[in-house]
Amino acid sequence: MFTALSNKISGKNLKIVYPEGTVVRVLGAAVRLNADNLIDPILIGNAEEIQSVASENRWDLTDIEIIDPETYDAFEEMVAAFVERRKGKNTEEQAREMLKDETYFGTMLVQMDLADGLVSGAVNSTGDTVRPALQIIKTKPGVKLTSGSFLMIPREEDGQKMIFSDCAININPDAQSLAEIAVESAKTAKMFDIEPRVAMLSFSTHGSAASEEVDKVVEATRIAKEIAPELPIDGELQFDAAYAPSVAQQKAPESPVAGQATVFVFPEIQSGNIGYKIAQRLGGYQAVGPMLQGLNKPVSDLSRGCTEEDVYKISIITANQAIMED
Ligand SMILES: CC(C)(COP(=O)(O)OP(=O)(O)OC[C@H]1O[C@@H](n2cnc3c(N)ncnc32)[C@H](O)[C@@H]1OP(=O)(O)O)[C@@H](O)C(=O)NCCC(=O)NCCS
Ligand SMILES: CC(=O)OP(=O)(O)O
Repeated sequence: MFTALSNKISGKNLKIVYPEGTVVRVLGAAVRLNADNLIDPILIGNAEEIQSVASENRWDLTDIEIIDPETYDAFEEMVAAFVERRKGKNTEEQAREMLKDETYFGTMLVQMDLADGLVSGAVNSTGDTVRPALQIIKTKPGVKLTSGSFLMIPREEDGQKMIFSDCAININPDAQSLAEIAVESAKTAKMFDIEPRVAMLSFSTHGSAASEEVDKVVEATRIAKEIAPELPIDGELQFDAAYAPSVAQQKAPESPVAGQATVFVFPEIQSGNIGYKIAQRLGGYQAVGPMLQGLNKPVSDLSRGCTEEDVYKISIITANQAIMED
């Protein structure tokens, strides 16, 4: 999978911004991606500090661009573009202050087409990583909200890869938002050649329990079917009914999705975030993400628990998003 994605971006000199230029895991991944001719990294931060981390690790940064917001020649142009984009929500003075922050600065490089995408979140929280993208890059036409999905890769080479959503952004989405998350997650699955079969998760399967929480998932399933009638989608389903064919046979025998789901949509962020971390830490799945869905330009978050390999992989995905047609 990653060989195919790497081939698509190889030699294309796509520029990915790393606002966390001094973080060893990030710098290591950027150096490898550059050496592998996959990405032209732009590291944000103080050049001496970045260089010092590189030297400690014996990494050569000769071919890698470093930009320090404090000494950036076109800073005032960026301030003007930011104020224009924020349409009265931030003053020039506020913009000057905000753009000293590496994430705001890096996000503006993407917005101004000076870079193709951004990867951050190895030390910054998700809120601080995604807020600039939500404010500046914003959602694509026809998409109301951004959500965060994970590509879940099993240990076995030929095991089924899956998408888990929303594990990162929307704290308690209503039925309409949940339906949109489901439809966007199905699009994300296709990027990895995963045939989307979408399970709308709950603690109930097809009416086995009654509550407001279940009603929300049932309504979201109805709306998602309306938005994307061609998409195999079913809910409400418990995780075992969605995942295990034997349980599906018992709990939802007529379902086109149960027992063979590939896209798992959690009812709210608590279950989504906890769920992906359990699969990662207990189940041994590699969790790549969160990839932000529905944005005008690609920005990817990371978990603060990420490895260098996670940064490497999400960077390849982010660069692919930059050249993907809608
Ligand atoms: C994403 C998050 C940070 C946004 O919260 P916030 O900064 O308080 O957001 P605000 O409501 O002030 O909105 C800021 C901007 O983002 C936009 N926005 C907020 N949520 C959005 C969403 N889901 N999709 C698209 N845009 C969104 C708002 O419209 C607003 O735009 P504007 O400034 O142009 O008007 C917040 O929802 C959050 O903390 N989510 C959970 C993150 C997390 O901790 N995840 C767990 C670890 S992965
Ligand atoms: C995605 C996620 O959970 O991020 P973090 O672990 O940094 O909170």
